[in-house]
Amino acid sequence: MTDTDIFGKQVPVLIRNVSLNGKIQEIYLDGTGMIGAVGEKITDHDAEFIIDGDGATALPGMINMHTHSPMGLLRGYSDDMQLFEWLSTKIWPTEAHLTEDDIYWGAKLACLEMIRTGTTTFNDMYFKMEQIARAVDESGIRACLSYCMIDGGDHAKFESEARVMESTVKNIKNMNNPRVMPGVSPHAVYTVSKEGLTWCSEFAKKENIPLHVHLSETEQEVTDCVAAHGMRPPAWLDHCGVLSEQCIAAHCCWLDADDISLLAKRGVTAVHNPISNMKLAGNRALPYPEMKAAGVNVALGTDGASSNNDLDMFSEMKTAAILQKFFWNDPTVMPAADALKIASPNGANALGLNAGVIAPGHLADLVLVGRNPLNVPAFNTDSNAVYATSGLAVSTTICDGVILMHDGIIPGAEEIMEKAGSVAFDLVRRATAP
Ligand SMILES: C[C@H]1O[C@@H](n2cnc3c(N)ncnc32)[C@H](O)[C@@H]1O
Ligand SMILES: [Zn+2]
Repeated sequence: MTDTDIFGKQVPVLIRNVSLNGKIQEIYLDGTGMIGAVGEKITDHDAEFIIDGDGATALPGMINMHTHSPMGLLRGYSDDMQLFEWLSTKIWPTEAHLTEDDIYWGAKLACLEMIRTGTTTFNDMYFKMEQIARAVDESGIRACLSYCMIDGGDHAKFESEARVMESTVKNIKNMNNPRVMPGVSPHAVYTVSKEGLTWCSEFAKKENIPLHVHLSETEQEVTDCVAAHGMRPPAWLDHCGVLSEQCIAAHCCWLDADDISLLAKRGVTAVHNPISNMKLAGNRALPYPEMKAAGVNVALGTDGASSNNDLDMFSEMKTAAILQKFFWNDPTVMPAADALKIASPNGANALGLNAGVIAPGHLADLVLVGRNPLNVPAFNTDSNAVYATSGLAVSTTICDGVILMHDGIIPGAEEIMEKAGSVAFDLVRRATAP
């Protein structure tokens, strides 16, 4: 039975008897949201709680670098379609009916799912971000939240979208919660005008915050961009000033050698979304071997839960590693250590967070994978974490030094599932009413 006092507080905690980097160690959280010490025996501490890990594996919390958190409301609503048809006939018409309450409960469900499956930070692109910010604030996890601009080439729409972008960033900054960070997001080259892309890049620079965009997800996107602008999508984004170290580009499937060198030169972070790409059959995998060789920072994301259909970064790591091997016909591509790197520290780098590493002086964002049949034997805990673990094997999730889940228990989980399930049915009923 878990002591309910353990949840929701930033107090000193000692975690004993966990496997970290292949050794049984102790981890001390200093009560200010940071890791205070790591070692075989920590004696100098003021712990208010002591957690016995019972041999659990400790890992940095997963960082989901591309998602649309409220889309869990549409999990299983529409599957097995072509990307553009899926967006234009199913997803966008339903999203047009989303209320603030829907977005809030969708984001609450996503935060719950992420805490349950070991994610402590996510990079989100959606609408009505203040509602998502409220859910993130209450849930205790960390997020970078970007309003998604879609202007469809219409100047008046661009103007109104730019005003929403400005107020969203202002409102999120005004929350003064270091766990809730604002970003800027033009949806993609096929949905945002040149003026929209240029404005977003200038605004992100002025505010000094990340810019989150979809890039080269399908072959159609590339051929249409070349037909419209005489340039492939990365060159077109660069022409509009979008590519920089602040830029986080999701998908990056259809890239050629010039595209890769351009992304490397500009310091862009590319996000691999293997499950969504395979489910929507984009027919290309992010060119990880070439991108790694070129020095591109590659991170990992699930995409929304209506094209995945979950937010489990452990299954995403496994899929990334096995897709890369299969697609490039080379089992040495993306070893387990690389999968762990793209799933946490590389995302932390892109967001400018001192996270992704369990060491003193880093943010206390970490998870424990409890002892279970999948981590026996422990020849190689990295290998087990990537190739033999599901997010549901995570037993404890800690973000900012606060325990959000312990022994699989998350206070308030039942109410969130109940409410999110009912708003989802109500949304689809409204959206499909004659
Ligand atoms: C933020 C916006 O992005 C849309 N969206 C969700 N999944 C994808 C995808 N794979 N590619 C492009 N857009 C997507 C959402 O449905 C929302 O409209
Ligand atoms: Zn996406």
